[in-house]
Amino acid sequence: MREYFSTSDELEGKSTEFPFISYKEILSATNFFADSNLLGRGDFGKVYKGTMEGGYEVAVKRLSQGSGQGIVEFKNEVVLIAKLQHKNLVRLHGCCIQEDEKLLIYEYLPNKSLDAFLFGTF
Ligand SMILES: Nc1ncnc2c1ncn2[C@@H]1O[C@H](COP(=O)(O)OP(=O)(O)OP(=O)(O)O)[C@@H](O)[C@H]1O
Repeated sequence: MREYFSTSDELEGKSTEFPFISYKEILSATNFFADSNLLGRGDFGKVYKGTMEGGYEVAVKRLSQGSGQGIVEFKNEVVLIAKLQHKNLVRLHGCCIQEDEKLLIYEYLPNKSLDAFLFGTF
């Protein structure tokens, strides 16, 4: 059975739930964080492309282990992202915490730059 990470917004009285996705599912989706699946790197750490069971594609953000960010900070970040969910923003599918590993699982966006959308070069 799936567990959910629940957040609530006291101002708007809304609550949002994100599934905890198992580490095993992430390993299988990203082919054990294969270099060939690396999409890029941001402040948070490396981002990998993954294919979940059922075939949907995701972008997995893997928090750098040396970042010093702890579990409390990570959870706060998930709560903040939950509050920012909007139809025009990339969707967060869930998160995963396994010992030192902290992962955020987003919907995969095909690799087109914002310029391409803004200036119609796609
Ligand atoms: N949802 C996604 N779908 C496809 N590729 C993604 C997705 N999210 C991130 N990426 C890829 O991973 C790279 C790093 O993303 P990330 O959001 O971590 O850093 P960033 O865009 O540089 O911003 P920052 O680190 O300042 O938050 C991006 O440049 C992009 O190539």
